[in-house]
Amino acid sequence: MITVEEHRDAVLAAVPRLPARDVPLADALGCVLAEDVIADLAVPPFDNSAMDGYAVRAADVAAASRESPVRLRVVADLPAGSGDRPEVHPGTAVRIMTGAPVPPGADAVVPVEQTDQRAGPGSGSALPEVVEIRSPAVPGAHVRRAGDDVTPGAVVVPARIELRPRDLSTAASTGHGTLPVQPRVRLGVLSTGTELVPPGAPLAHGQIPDSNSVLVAALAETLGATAVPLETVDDDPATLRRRLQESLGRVDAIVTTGGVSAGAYDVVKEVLAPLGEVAFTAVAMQPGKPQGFGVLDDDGRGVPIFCLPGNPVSVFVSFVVFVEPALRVMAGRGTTAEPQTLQPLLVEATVAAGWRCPAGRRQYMPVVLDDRTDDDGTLVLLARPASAGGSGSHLVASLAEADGLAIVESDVEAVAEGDVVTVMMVP
Ligand SMILES: Nc1nc2c(c(=O)[nH]1)N[C@H]1C(S)=C(S)[C@@H](COP(=O)(O)OP(=O)(O)OC[C@H]3O[C@@H](n4cnc5c(N)ncnc54)[C@H](O)[C@@H]3O)O[C@H]1N2
Ligand code: MOO
Repeated sequence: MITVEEHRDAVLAAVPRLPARDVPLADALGCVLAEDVIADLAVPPFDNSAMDGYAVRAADVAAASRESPVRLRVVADLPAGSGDRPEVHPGTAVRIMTGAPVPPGADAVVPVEQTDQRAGPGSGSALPEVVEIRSPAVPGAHVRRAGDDVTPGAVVVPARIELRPRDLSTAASTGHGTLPVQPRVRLGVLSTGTELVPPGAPLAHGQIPDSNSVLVAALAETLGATAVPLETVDDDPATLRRRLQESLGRVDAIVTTGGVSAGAYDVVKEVLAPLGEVAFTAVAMQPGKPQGFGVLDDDGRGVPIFCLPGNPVSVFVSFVVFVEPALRVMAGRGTTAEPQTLQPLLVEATVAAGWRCPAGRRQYMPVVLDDRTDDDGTLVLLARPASAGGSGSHLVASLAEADGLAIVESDVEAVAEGDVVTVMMVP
């Protein structure tokens, strides 16, 4: 048997970072940005009005008040989006809407509420011949200047961050329709097993619902990858071989579940072991002992394949321990050169109800975390097994209860109430 670290290191050394490419903004959310975003446009791109009202020459209305309003001739109407440039001469005004370009000659905007005109659509929509200005304006009043926020050439989003909704808005407003990113990893999801039927379908004797496909696809999506369902295959080598060949071109990595241990029908091992690209190993962990990993060749492109054991809790543990960091590397989110970028969140917890541990294998025990406040005010995190059945790798239904996986080293035979354990927080 090899250790978890040995297997994980071998996996991480073999998985490639996907090449960066340009994607539309709508597809870039959550992706790692490959290069700085540089503003092509100023924000705002032109001087424009901050208010619905009248563009004026400030000097014309410097003395305006409710008692002695200034009357200006209205020479044009400027809704937002208008490309017109009507000149505002002394004694005139242009009706203007929020966001419309300030016309030449004007240097201030008077909000409609400070005029004799009615605010709002409907009766207020007809363009008046004359507007009465009832309060003064200083130069620049209610004018948003070009470049107030950003000028062209500025770095507006730095490379390497995971793109958030507001980064995409920044990119759009500075002139970008696409961004160079590490693309989402397309993860092929393939369950094997003649006993499997789709979730919700009626079961004949000996059949079980295929929960692994749902689990792996949802984990992939949760971690920012795109799940590509490759459908469930029976324990038939020819079908599996064909399915893998058909699928290789449309995925960046593959997770299979089942068929990797010592059974007479362990189809994944039967098909992939002889090719030599995928190694099948026993890893000193529970659950998740039998593991297959390799890199398949797709016309010179390496497609990592993770062959996880079929037991559902084994799938979950194997995914978070091996597949998740590999996906992080492939998507540019982490690198082995900066190990902290691949570390899960670990917390310490006090055991509230003990359990037994397998000899010679590191245990990953699904646990529920509760908290207790001691008399002195200290907050204590408490861990107890998520399933009354303990750590069996078939105890899939209680996984929903778990907050984390308690990690117990291979030389520990039992964990007792009051012991302190490290818990890996899980998605
Ligand atoms: N003689 C030995 N038998 C087993 C060994 C061993 O070392 N020697 N290892 C055991 C361990 S540990 C594990 S883990 C499993 C792994 O087995 P496989 O990867 O070959 O998986 P299967 O036999 O196909 O399935 C195991 C189990 O999981 C259920 N399963 C499979 N796929 C799904 C799915 N998509 N959704 C829900 N449940 C699934 C399947 O019905 C089995 O009950 O081997 C042990 N045996
Ligand atoms: O290693 Mo298996 O995953 O114990 O059940």
